[in-house]
Amino acid sequence: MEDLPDRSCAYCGITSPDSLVHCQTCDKWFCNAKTSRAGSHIVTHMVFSKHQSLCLHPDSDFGETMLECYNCGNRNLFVLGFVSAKTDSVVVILCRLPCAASKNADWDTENWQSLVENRQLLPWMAKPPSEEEIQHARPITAVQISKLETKWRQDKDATLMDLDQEEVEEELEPILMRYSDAYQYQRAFSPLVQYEANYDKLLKQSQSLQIRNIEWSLGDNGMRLASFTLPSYDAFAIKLNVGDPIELKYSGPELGDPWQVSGYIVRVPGVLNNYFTAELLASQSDKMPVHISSGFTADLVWKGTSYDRMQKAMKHLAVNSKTVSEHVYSALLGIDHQPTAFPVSQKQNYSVPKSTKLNASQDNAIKSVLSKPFSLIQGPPGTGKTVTSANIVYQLAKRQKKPVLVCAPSNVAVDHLAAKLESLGLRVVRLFSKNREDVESSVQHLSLTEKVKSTAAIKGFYKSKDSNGKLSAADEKQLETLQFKEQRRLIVNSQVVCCTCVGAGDHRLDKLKFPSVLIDESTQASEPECLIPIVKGANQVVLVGDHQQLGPVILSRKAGDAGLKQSMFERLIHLGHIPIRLDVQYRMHPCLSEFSSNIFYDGSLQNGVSAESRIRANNMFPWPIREKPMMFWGVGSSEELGPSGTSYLNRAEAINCERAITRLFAEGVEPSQIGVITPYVAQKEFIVQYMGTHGTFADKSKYLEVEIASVDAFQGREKDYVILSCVRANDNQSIGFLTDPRRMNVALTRARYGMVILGNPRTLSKNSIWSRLLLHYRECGCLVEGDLDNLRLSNLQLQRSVPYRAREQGSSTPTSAGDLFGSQLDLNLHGGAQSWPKLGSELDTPANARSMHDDEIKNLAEQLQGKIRF
Ligand SMILES: Nc1ncnc2c1ncn2[C@@H]1O[C@H](COP(=O)(O)OP(=O)(O)OP(=O)(O)O)[C@@H](O)[C@H]1O
Repeated sequence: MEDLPDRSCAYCGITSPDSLVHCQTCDKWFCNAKTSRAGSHIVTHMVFSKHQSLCLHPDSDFGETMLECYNCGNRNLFVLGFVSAKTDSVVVILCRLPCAASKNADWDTENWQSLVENRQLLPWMAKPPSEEEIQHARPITAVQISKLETKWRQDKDATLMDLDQEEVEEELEPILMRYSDAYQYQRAFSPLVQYEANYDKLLKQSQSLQIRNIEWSLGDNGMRLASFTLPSYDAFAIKLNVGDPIELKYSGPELGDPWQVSGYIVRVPGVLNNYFTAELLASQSDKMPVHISSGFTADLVWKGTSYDRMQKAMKHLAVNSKTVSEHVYSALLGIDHQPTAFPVSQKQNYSVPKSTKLNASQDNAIKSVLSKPFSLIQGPPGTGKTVTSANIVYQLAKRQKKPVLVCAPSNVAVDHLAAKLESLGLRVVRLFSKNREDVESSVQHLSLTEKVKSTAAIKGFYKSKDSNGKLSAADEKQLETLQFKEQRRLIVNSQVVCCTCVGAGDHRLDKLKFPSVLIDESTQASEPECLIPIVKGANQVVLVGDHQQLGPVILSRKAGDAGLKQSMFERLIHLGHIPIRLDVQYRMHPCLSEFSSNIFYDGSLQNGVSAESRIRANNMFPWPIREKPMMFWGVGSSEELGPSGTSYLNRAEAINCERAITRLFAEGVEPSQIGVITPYVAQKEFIVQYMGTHGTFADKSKYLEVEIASVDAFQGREKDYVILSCVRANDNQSIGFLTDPRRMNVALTRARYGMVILGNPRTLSKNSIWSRLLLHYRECGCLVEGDLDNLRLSNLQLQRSVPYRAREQGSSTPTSAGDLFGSQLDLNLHGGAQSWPKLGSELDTPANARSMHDDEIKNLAEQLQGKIRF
């Protein structure tokens, strides 16, 4: 079965020269057969392996030809397209940016067309094999392909035969809503956590990322730092966070032997730079290839700590139900129990002196929380969740001797809350994980490690370490004991301990009890993650969040669908818990909050800011209605695949984005006040490149300072002006990530002063909630099209679709990593064909794919033969 000629598709064995192309990176051949909706074999391979350059078969119509940009030589298949000559009947291959984006006297660059269409190479480049050829080809499933690609990373000669055919697909039981005891709870969640851990491991270990432009330096602590960009890193397919371990490798010609070193990420790309920085586990004296700056790869290293801690928390609750109070236990599991009430004073206002004066809903929330063992607070965007949480913690801390445990799933949220708590005058300790200790943080001074270092008992040891280089073995031991003692003392004497949910499982908190726990942004944590701080002795739990905004990020669709994507907050709401809702928003111009309020919050969201206070004095931006700083700027463009082959971009939207930003700059708006939200990483990159090359504002550096990020990255944040580039524009009405109403809710509620939505109304209107949005903008007189200086109302026919009902749909839409930045391969290696690599959250159907008949292809190939300039 494996006895195939060298030049045959490494997946299916097809040998026809017209259909085969050669991957220049791995020296394998692939055909252009599209047997699944994920893409043709060659495109699937390029996407999976992140390989980029291709050569046509020597016996094909065009002969052995490297696909590259005629102008600059760029060989990334996903940025290549062709344009025709203006006068002659020849075509040329050019890259999308910069070569095809500049006007050219000879070439019709305005009609550039990508070489990949519908995730298949254009048929005149490599012919799709005939039905008959496909039938006779070696059968290979999507799961086998994904396993084979993973195997090739370790063994480039692996074949289908090497895959374990016996492996049985694991079934996952969906979670329950109620549990009779914590054992049953553990039995439901534990396999899901395990599955997610395995999936994450496989995903990380299958990634070897090409590094570009490595820069070497030394950190303040004498450790080697390497800063680099990862051009093939699909930024949001796999999360690479601060603290994550990596292996840096080099096996190029400039060193005799392959070289590698371990390290961990200490900085990730920010608004102004594209660099990752890794601290390497090598000191100044170690020999490093600092004279080499290219040819390195970074392997991601999987870390199972967070999963281990979730498992441990579930086990802890199962074997020791008394670790939490009876009320908390019953509330968690959905067991009926007598409600209990803690005594609270009837005082009217809980505002802390000299801090924000609380509104009635915030004040009621605090009163209610203090009297109950288990509370949920739902805070729609900008309603003061953080302010309210801080005030709750303040009241709890004043009432009890033991510190309050304050957690959130993300470090950013924990830092934010820790700073707020400190500003209220509380004694706060911030517990960072070991890998984050060296990472810059706004609350570094609250760090447990920093505080311990500055205690009188410890200081001397560090001084001596600094002057002598190291401590004696006996001193090291003594320091360790003293550090432990000081840590305990500081924690016990604090009023608040702040850490991430996973951080609450840190050994430094072992054996300590925290009767009160508040979890901010709890709707972004998975249920087992939330459990970690709760099992540390809780008798009073407060979950703060909003289940109408984005939920936890679960990598495996299968584990997510079995229930892991549902937060504890959401399950408890399904069980009948009524959340206390904060109902006054202080962020948006009232016209910007209206749609979200009506669709997601039963129209209950009130405005704590007036329209006047959200209109800038010299408001000259061409809003269709002057008093309403919002518009849906319809663009009848189409989407394209981005450079990684896994993400989309939309050139026309990028152009309009630049125009809107330039206009805001001209009005004196600063870059830091503007945010561009786009679900696709390819669009982000394209906008950055486009503004850099084509931006018309005199000071081009300003464009670089505008933050462009995914919806997910903007959750919990705000900007004065937001431009949302929807990107998806196709005839199939696939809108990918945009189908998630919660993601839409987040995207629409970030702007304070003005919002511009760039999208294709025709594509978007086929989705019920987007259709509602379009109708809303039309009813407000803000659905427009045309030039920014000459906008006109769009008269596109919009369908009145089935009304969207937030409570029915909002919580059930998938929120997997596959939706993040909408660009990802959902590499569900155990998931069967439906979860095969896909773009966004929807797949194009074959019925919609444009197909060409064989003779048409032949004609076209013949016509083009000899007329293409490679
Ligand atoms: N009672 C209040 N009076 C006046 N301003 C308030 C009040 N409560 C909150 N704010 C202001 O509203 C803004 C949003 O508050 P906060 O960041 O706590 O909201 P949030 O609910 O956490 O937002 P998000 O949904 O984005 O997470 C802040 O500028 C805050 O100072």
